[in-house]
Amino acid sequence: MKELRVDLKDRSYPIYIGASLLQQQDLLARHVHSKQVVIVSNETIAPLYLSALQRALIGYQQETVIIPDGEQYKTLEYVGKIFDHLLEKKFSRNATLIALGGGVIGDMGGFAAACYQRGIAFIQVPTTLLAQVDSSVGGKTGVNHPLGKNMIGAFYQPQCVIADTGVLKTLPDRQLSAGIAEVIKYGLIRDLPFFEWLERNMSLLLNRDDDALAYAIERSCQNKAEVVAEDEYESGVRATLNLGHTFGHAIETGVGYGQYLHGEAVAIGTCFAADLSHRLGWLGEADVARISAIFKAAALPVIPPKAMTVDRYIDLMSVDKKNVDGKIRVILLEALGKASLPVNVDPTLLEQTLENYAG
Ligand SMILES: NC(=O)c1ccc[n+]([C@@H]2O[C@H](COP(=O)([O-])OP(=O)(O)OC[C@H]3O[C@@H](n4cnc5c(N)ncnc54)[C@H](O)[C@@H]3O)[C@@H](O)[C@H]2O)c1
Ligand SMILES: O=C(O)C(=O)C[C@@H](O)[C@H](O)[C@H](O)COP(=O)(O)O
Ligand SMILES: [Zn+2]
Repeated sequence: MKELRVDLKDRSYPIYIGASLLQQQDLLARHVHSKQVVIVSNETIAPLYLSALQRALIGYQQETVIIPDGEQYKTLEYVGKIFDHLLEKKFSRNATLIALGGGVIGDMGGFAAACYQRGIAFIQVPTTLLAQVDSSVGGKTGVNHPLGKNMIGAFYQPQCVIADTGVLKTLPDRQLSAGIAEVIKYGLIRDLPFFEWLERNMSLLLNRDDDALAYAIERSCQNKAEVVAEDEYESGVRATLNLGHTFGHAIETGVGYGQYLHGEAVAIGTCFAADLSHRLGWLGEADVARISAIFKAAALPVIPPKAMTVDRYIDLMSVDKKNVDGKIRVILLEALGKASLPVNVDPTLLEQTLENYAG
């Protein structure tokens, strides 16, 4: 097992990465400081992994809340069902919430933990590649709103992250690729050697080579942990983790949550950002081609949905959380391996990029 650390002084926490961690009672016992434990999961993951987690929690007063499966259920209404259950069972403020699932469950569970009685402890047990390399680390929690992605939420750090790589064996290929989109992001924004490693080893990742997957997960988590430690509340460099997301979130919201997987929307959004970076003279044509090529190699889409018009992009990008005074700001690439901080985009260039891609 590999142990990394998110260094937030007295709120620092470990990221455990390895196989068969779900069954390790001692790991959980280190971080569950209550008799009451509620496990939040969904209808797909619970039949696969809930019993293993429950066996590791023998002796605790255990409750479970099972959410329907899908991005479209990442809503206040379904977080409310977690509150309903906790109150019906009279769970105290010292209870522990365990999020067993992908990013949807992790974001919802973390947000529920942030709000219930003004905050209870929670543990991330990420079960998708995307959640293991990104969403379980860093404390962004929340839900979607019909008018915008992740528009309701809180920064709320977990007690620990338990990334059991064994659970990835049941992850569908499309979901594996979606997680690779966020892995590629780290290479593009701050770790060029990692990007080049990914270019050389993509087939190993897609074939789920254990060593390649473990390395990609560890290096991704290390990248994210460093950024979060430097800028937990996204006043600066943490915004670079949002590369491709201004466009990507607009797509997810615009076509309907769940139509595109988050990682797929991020892949498309990153190609938008690359095009805009080229228009600014920051990226060369060869750089833009390399970015598109690696996403294609990861079996990710690079062509946006035809349904999205330029006006629709602008409308949806105008509520993005990086914006200031209503002005759209996006993360671009100054070079491969070096992201900019949020850039106030020249509306003409933005429209050119959108027209170049939009349906
Ligand atoms: N908080 C953050 O920092 C952060 C970072 C990135 C993404 N996100 C959010 O994460 C969400 C996307 O997360 P995701 O890509 O994990 O999607 P997801 O949570 O929807 O899970 C993907 C699918 O895989 C299934 N699944 C999960 N684990 C499985 C397993 N081990 N075996 C078989 N099936 C499994 C799920 O039931 C679901 O159908 C988005 O809402 C995005 O906004 C948050
Ligand atoms: O942790 C971050 O910061 C990120 O931006 C990680 C992203 O991959 C993730 O999708 C995040 O939820 C997007 O942040 P948001 O603030 O735009 O919702
Ligand atoms: Zn993301």
